[in-house]
Amino acid sequence: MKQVTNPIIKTANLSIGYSSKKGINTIASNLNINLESGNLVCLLGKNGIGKSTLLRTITKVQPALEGDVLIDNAYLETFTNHSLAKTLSLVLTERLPDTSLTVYELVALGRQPFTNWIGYLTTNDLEIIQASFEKTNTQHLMNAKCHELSDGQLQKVLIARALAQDTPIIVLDEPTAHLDLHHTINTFTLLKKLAKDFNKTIIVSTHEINLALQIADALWLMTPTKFIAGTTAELISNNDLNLLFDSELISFNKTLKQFTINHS
Ligand SMILES: Nc1ncnc2c1ncn2[C@@H]1O[C@H](COP(=O)(O)OP(=O)(O)OP(=O)(O)O)[C@@H](O)[C@H]1O
Repeated sequence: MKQVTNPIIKTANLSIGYSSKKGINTIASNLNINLESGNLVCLLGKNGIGKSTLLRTITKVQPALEGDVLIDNAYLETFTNHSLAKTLSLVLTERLPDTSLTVYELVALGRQPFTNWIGYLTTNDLEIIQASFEKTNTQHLMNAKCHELSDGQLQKVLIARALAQDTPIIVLDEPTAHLDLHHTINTFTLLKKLAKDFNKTIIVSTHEINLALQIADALWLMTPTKFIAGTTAELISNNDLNLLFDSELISFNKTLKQFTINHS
């Protein structure tokens, strides 16, 4: 991976995991990440390897066990909730609690870090909200109630809310988990466009490996033994992708640049 001189996200000797009365459960340690802004990063790894734990740690949803996270050269712990909300937005896949909010109201909530205490929306706020609907192609859903949306529609609307929040960094945890192939590709294409055209730094965890290999500017691979960051070409040439699964069922095919089933 080429040298990153001014990373927007940096981790130094970061350990992630859980600490409870029973003890400390370290999920991954010694993570030294340097991420350049304007990149679409896909975070890959098998079920339970620690992708969500990493995303939650670098977004201050849960504390690090050890080490540091820096965003734009500032230590994560120095961010208030308010300043963090202006810096990064988080898109999670969980269904929303039952709410009678309309889609418009939900997306408008993305402006909360910028509005005054009564939530007054300025003309600028309204324009950003409108643009967020347009970029995600969700204008037709504006007046629907959130609980009426399909999983795929909700996912797009949550991305619209993140856009309304207008942060330089957007972090998404498995945003296409419930989407069909068309909507999955549509979502990744949108994320790629946001990174490229608007210089957003986008980190997305996904099990859509073959798609990630084609579209990501950088890949973060979580394997049982190590964390590897690089471009698709670098990871292919270093034979890193076969570390993802210790399975006899599938392997990475260098010619096709895809994982394929091993036929016996
Ligand atoms: N709140 C928690 N307390 C303790 N351990 C947890 C907690 N949440 C997750 N874990 C454990 O941390 C490990 C990593 O989980 P995590 O959800 O980060 O994996 P993941 O890579 O996102 O998995 P998946 O692809 O299945 O979503 C798992 O062993 C899981 O059991």
